Amino acid sequence: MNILEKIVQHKRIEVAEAKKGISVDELKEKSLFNRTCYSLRESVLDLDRNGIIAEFKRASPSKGIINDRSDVSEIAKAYEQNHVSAISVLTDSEFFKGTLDDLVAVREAVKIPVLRKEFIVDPFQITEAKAYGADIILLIAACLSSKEIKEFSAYAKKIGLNVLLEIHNEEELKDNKFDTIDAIGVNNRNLIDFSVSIQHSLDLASLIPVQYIKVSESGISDPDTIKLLKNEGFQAFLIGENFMKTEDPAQAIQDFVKHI
Ligand SMILES: O=P(O)(O)OC[C@@H](O)[C@@H](O)c1c[nH]c2ccccc12
Repeated sequence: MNILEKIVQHKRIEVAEAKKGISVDELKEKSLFNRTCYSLRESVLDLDRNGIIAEFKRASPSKGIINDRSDVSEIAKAYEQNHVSAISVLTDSEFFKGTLDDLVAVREAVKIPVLRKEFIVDPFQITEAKAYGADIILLIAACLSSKEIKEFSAYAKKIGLNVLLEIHNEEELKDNKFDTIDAIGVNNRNLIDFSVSIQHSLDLASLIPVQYIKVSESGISDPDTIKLLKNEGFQAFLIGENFMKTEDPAQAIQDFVKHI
């Protein structure tokens, strides 16, 4: 079994457990569920913002612990002060050491779109995302059928969330061009062997229809890469490790944005 299959298998068990603890109706009664979400598109197109989707990431299956010292609210505020377009929060605990509490903390700390970075395999997690403060959900094409992507994205839109679809290749793009998707992200990291290449983004850029916000994800560590990706039409850039692995992520984002 590859790592992605392991994560998804574990996720299905976790979701079954979570469902025993709370019902969809109870999730919908939570105060954060009843809220108008910030628009990812508006934030990315806002000229006062820089297109970065900055991620709070404690650990990953490829790197192990990245940062277990930083305070989630402080980092979120530092990201916002440095004009990022959105903040991504890992909520997977088993492989990334994140929690839904992290998501709530970020929601309470900032007034920009927040992405629940999660392996979504069940609509329950979409209701949960809204109930715990997210504005955006991630759907990973490698984990879902085209039918699921269509249905899950329609449900997310229905409850007012923005949808980011993550793809790795042309096939996944071709099969999933739904109008319930707001943004398409090309993951430069292969989720099976963890190899990273910006070339994935460069190769797929021109194939992504203009109706979608174009996002390049993972392995971005050099401001010059942002310039290159912008030239190819990318509007948003998902960056985690480059900030989180430093002694002072708040300082790291400040230094980075000076050069883009
Ligand atoms: O830390 P990086 O290399 O800057 O990458 C951030 C983000 O793109 C990455 O965490 C990610 C992209 N897609 C995912 C799906 C699940 C978990 C994590 C991810």
